[in-house]
Amino acid sequence: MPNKHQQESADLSSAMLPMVEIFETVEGEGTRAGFPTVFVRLFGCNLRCVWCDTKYSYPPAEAEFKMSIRDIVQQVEQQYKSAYVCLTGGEPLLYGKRSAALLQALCEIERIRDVHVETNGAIDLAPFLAEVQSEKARYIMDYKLPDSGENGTMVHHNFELLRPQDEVKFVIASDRDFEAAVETLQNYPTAALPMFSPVWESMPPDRLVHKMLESGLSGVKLNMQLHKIIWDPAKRGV
Ligand SMILES: Nc1nc2[nH]cc(C(=O)O)c2c(=O)[nH]1
Ligand code: SF4
Ligand SMILES: [Mg+2]
Repeated sequence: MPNKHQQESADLSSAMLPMVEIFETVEGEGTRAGFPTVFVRLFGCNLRCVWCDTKYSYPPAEAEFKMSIRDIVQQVEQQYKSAYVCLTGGEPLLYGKRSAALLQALCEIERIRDVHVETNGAIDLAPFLAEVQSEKARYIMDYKLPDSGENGTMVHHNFELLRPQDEVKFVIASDRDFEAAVETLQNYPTAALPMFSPVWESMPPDRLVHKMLESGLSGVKLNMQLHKIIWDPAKRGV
């Protein structure tokens, strides 16, 4: 007998999701940077960050195509070899039970070791942590700082829900952002690994490293976007 969660996921397997792209490359960010990874990029986002690098993933751009959960899983399973999946967007958790069912189904692929979700900090993670029953599912939560223009949308109770296998990413554009990131970590303790990423145009990486060392942030990891070093930063599908 399938359990309740498997039954629910099975029921949603023909549900459709708006898509941007599915591709395979190396993960450019976070603790799994460098591992061959299949990227599943859903269309749609509830935020509009000033420095967003995936503006093609929400209106006025349109979804490139629609796909059922079953077909997404089949493509990841049959067309690629990577053991890692990055579920991204846009905001991949925008679709509630459909997003949870997709995450659960990707985790159930035998070859897959890890499915990490790039979520934007404006989605309550509690229902996903409750519904998705797999050790393979991990959350990489962005915390949007003031220069993103979206700081007011952050769901702060996510910090206490995140686990040691999860990550919190702060994209830092300015000294003001840096100070806000340090303050946020002090105010909202979390078991997740904190990571600081520089916005290339306004926070040169060496300046960010200097500030991290100066502030004694020994538990924070510098997070550089490998794919923007390897390929043209504007290139898609890498
Ligand atoms: N190589 C590569 N690594 C990534 N990590 C997170 C990405 C994203 O767009 O969410 C991304 C991406 O677009 N490409
Ligand atoms: S949350 Fe991500 S996809 Fe959405 S606007 Fe911000 S950077 Fe872009
Ligand atoms: Mg990207």
